[in-house]
Order: sequence, then C-alpha cells, then structure tokens
Amino acid sequence: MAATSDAARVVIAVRDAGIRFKRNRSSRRSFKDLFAGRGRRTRPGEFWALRNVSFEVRAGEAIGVVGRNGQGKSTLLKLVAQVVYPDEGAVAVHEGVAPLIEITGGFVNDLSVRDNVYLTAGLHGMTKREIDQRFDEIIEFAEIADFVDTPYKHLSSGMKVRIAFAVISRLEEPIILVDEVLAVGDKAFRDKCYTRIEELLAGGRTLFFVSHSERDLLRFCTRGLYLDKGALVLDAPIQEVVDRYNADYGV
Ligand SMILES: Nc1ncnc2c1ncn2[C@@H]1O[C@H](COP(=O)(O)OP(=O)(O)OP(=O)(O)O)[C@@H](O)[C@H]1O
Repeated sequence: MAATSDAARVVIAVRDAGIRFKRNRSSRRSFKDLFAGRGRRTRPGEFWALRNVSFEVRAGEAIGVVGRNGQGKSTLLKLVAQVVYPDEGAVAVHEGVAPLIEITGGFVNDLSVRDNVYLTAGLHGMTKREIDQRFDEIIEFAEIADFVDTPYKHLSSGMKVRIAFAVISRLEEPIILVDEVLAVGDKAFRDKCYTRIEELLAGGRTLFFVSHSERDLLRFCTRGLYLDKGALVLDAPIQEVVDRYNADYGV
C-alpha cells in the first residue's frame, strides 16, 4: 500500500489543548473560594483534567497512552474522538475515527444487538448493504449469535465489549481508539482482539491504545504518551515511556 507517502502525513494535531471539568455537580462555592484571589483561571470547583497538551500523530503510528488512574488518558482519547472539545487550544483530526472508549461503545441500551450494529456502522458511513455483508462475521467474532435480538442493556459487561469491539474493528475508519475496556473480556476473547488489532496495524491504521499492561503496550505500540496530573510529561518511544513510568510509580 501507500506506506511511504502515508508515513509523513499528520492525521492528528493537538495544540496546547486543555479541558476543564467540574469536580462535583453542584459545584457550590466554598468559604475558601470566596477569598481566593482574582484572576483564577478556573472557576470554583473546576479543575484542568488536561492542560498544555501538544503532539502530532502521523498515519500508521501506534501510540500507547500511560499514566495512573485519573490522569487524563480517557479524556485524551475523547478529545481525539471529538466527543469532547477542548476549553483551550485546538484538536484537529483529519481522518475518521473508530472509538472503543467506553464499555457501551456508544451503543443504545434499549435497542437490540442487531439494531445497534446497523446504527453504529451506519453512523460511520457504511451502507445497509455493506453492513448486511459483514453482519454475520461481526456476530461470529463476538460469539453472541444467541443474543442478536436481545436488548443491548441485557448483555453482560463482557458481551457488551465483545460486540462493541467486533463492530468498531470492522469499520473502515483509519484511526482506531481502544481504551482499557478490553480488560473486561475473557482471555480467549482478548487474544482474538489483539490479533485483530495487529491485523489493523499491518493494514496501516493509526492506533491509540490505553492500557495498564506493560506487555500489551510493548506488543502494539511504537510510541508512548505519558500523562501525569493532566500534563503530557513524556512523548517518546514506548520502551522509554514505560521505563520512565515504572521509575516514577513502578513497584
Ligand atoms: N465528564 C466529567 N466530568 C467531571 N470530571 C471528569 C469527567 N470525565 C473525567 N473527569 C475527571 O477527569 C480526570 C481524568 O479522568 P480520565 O478518565 O481521563 O482518567 P484516566 O487517566 O483515563 O483514568 P483511569 O486509568 O482510571 O481510566 C479524573 O479526575 C476524572 O474524575
């Protein structure tokens, strides 16, 4: 394929991106807030989940995102999926994205598995005919043939991830985002997913992969992004990123 010309093409550009969340829903002003100095960059109860994050991704790169719990990894994937928008800076994504970033895979609870497959694949640009052609293969991959007409909400967590991964990995979007959700699947299914991810990478797709498993990160990724306290502290080859993370927080 056009691997050489693709190698130089920037498909994602994140510049000084910041995203701010409310710490709690009511977000009432505390006594301390009343006396806080002017010019605060955040309003009371708000915090920056990510700030000053900049990087570029070229077509075909496989990027592992590492960091402790709550450091902004999923938020970063959501920025790339454009399901959240930055409060500061800019995120430009030049190609289509197939995101598996929440256990629900964006599926609708009350719809059957079948309807969800058609809805999700349709939203990503597949025609009904194309979905018809892939439907059996998707269900077979997920191994949930007996549950095709079951409402999605009645599936177990592992089954939800199976069908979501089966659909997402059959889309033709050039960028694939995989959050830790695969950890919910059993070992046999995870192995199948990992083989599929390798096929997608071999086909030139771009991957963002969040994982707490050093083995999986080193298996798939060439480059790592290390997030800590909402900042991108290291953007380097994956081995270097894993070593630094282990040195900072490893046992
Ligand atoms: N919609 C939201 N509203 C408010 N706070 C949020 C929201 N989404 C995420 N956060 C907060 O932003 C911070 C970063 O969360 P994020 O899910 O990106 O972390 P993470 O690095 O993926 O963590 P984990 O390894 O536990 O999955 C956390 O403090 C989290 O509580």
